[in-house]
Amino acid sequence: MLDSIQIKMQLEFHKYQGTGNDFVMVDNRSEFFPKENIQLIAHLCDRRLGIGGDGLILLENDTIASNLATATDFKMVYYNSDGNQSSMCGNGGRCLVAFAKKLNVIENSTTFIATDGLHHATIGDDGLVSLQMIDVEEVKISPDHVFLNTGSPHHVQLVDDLENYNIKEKGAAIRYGDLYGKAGSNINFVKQIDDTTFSLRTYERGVEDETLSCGTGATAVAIAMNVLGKTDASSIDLNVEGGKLVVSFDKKDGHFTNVFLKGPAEFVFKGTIEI
Ligand SMILES: N[C@@H](CCC[C@H](N)C(=O)O)C(=O)O
Repeated sequence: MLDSIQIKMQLEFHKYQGTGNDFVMVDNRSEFFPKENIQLIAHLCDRRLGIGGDGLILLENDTIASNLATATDFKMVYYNSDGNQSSMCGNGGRCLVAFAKKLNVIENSTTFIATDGLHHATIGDDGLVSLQMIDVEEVKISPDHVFLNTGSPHHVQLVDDLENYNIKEKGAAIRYGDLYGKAGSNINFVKQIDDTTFSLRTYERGVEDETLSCGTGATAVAIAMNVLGKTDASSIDLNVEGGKLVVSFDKKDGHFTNVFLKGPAEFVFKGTIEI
């Protein structure tokens, strides 16, 4: 007698990357994807056994907005490479906008919903995707670091020798240390280059390693450096391991609004995998 019969299916995916932060994208408008299967999502993100990615993103219909007056084009559902659903991913959001254009869901301008609320985004003639991030009202300053939430939680710390810094070891020690409890945080290490430019390297929660770029992290670094008085620019260049990002904002009474994260979001390949 058969205990169970496993029915396999072909999953069509697209792979995207934004400054080296890479994602498996799935068009889930027909809601076929088994979202509760954490092991499957982790497997798809595995670089040896699966497709490989820092995360997996589902593009879905925004069923709530379609019943209300709010006009959105789609919904973003983000999972880290450990298979768990998580908070906002800035680079992933930018890549999802490029994916939505490829699917003909949008043209060059969109409003979509993610876990932290509505996001507006545009695709420029140069192909760069500019994504509006949440407003930031609270920035906690400590003697050796800054903490803020830009859609995901971020610890920001200036270090002397960024190039040789052991990001995985030092990042994990802070992420799992006493500061952030069970929820943890993403950890960014930063070096100032000039008045308007900073380099950063990020240890990402849920990937549990350094990634080549983190969009909410770059956003957090730009705002943190302004708050610390390291720059008075409202458009800041960020060098990440996988390329360059620009973060701009308006600042009034210590509140940051009209926060935009801009950079490349590129299609890598597509395929099918049996699941
Ligand atoms: N890579 C992302 C951040 C993804 C979420 C993060 N790992 C978390 O769980 O907090 C980005 O580009 O913002």
